[in-house]
Amino acid sequence: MFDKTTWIRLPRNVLVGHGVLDQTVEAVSELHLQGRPLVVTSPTPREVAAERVAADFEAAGDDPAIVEIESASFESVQRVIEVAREVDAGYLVGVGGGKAIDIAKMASDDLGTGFVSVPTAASHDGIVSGRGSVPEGDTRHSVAAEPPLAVVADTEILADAPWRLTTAGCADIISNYTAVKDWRLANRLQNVEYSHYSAALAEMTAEMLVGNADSIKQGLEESAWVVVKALVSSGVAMSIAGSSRPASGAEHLFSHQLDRMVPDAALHGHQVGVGTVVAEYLHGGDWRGIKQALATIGAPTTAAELGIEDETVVAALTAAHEIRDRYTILGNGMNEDAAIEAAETTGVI
Ligand SMILES: NC(=O)C1=CN([C@@H]2O[C@H](COP(=O)(O)OP(=O)(O)OC[C@H]3O[C@@H](n4cnc5c(N)ncnc54)[C@H](OP(=O)(O)O)[C@@H]3O)[C@@H](O)[C@H]2O)C=CC1
Ligand SMILES: O=C(CO)COP(=O)(O)O
Ligand SMILES: [Zn+2]
Repeated sequence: MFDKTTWIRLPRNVLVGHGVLDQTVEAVSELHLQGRPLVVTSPTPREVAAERVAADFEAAGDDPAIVEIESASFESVQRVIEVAREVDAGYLVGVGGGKAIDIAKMASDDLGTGFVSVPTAASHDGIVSGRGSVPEGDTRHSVAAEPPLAVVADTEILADAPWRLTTAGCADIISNYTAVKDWRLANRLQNVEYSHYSAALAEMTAEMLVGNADSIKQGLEESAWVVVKALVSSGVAMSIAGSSRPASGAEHLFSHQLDRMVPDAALHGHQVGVGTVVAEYLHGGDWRGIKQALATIGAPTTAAELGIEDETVVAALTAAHEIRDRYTILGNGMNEDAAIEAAETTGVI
């Protein structure tokens, strides 16, 4: 008997463009949500966008509440849950970078309410995905969570955000190349479930970004548009897969290991980009092309540019396979000599 089931959860409304922040209330009203909105934000995004969003809800008679978090932690998730209960929130609106959005995502998952994602930085594909990532103990990788009901990505705001956040988003997309190679390898060697549709979408997204690398430039709103659309596609690929496989392979294991060893040393996407250069080399692929694309965009390609010691990068490469049960080109791990050889050959150290 055929007994396969696929349940793909996707956002219903995705708005990307100049000034769409002003359409947040309209995008939400189409979702027929009940109750008060609770806007979840962090200090800078509050000034940049969240106060405006709250004022628009107020003007529409929706009686919004607002909560500001400082750190990406389970304490923050807990605080948002408590505030949501106190104010009897019907749904959450995450306004900010990955931190505010992930806290809103994880809290709404626990509360059983929906949430809306309003990114102020195009820094990684978590801003649209059904994956939540909040550090807990030694765990750094994402876990399944409900995706946003709607995404409102205002390119005017995203283009104005620090450029390094956008280059991190670009590198997170470019990492789909090696993530998909690892996924295919795991499918062949370990019979890991694989989706051709999801893999094709993730690869195409990376290819389009690399193909447009020359035109992705600081200060150009169109660049923010290209990057955020790619982040949406990457999020959709993960939703189709029902896992982060199409967007996370060995390069992400390396980045998560760096997060364990030197927390907050560099942005997620930047670490992942450097990991992609090494992983592509291990796959025997065009690592020079990937390195060139990252450099063209202005993303780091070396340990020094990440601001991380060479020895730490080598140690992270040798321990990355221990991050989670995910088969990749790292297999049962690299030894130190192999890690040094790969990092030196690719010019990462
Ligand atoms: N769900 C997933 O799949 C993934 C989730 N993550 C998570 O996302 C988080 C990292 O996301 P990231 O976006 O890099 O980090 P943050 O949300 O911390 O944002 C980075 C910095 O940019 C500031 N900022 C945000 N928007 C603007 C803006 N428009 N103008 C000026 N400054 C701005 C923030 O200010 P302020 O400090 O005031 O907030 C912060 O200082 C981590 O918690 C990580 O675990 C990472 C990868 C994947
Ligand atoms: O960052 C992600 C995809 O870009 C999520 O991947 P992880 O599941 O490895 O955290
Ligand atoms: Zn990522």
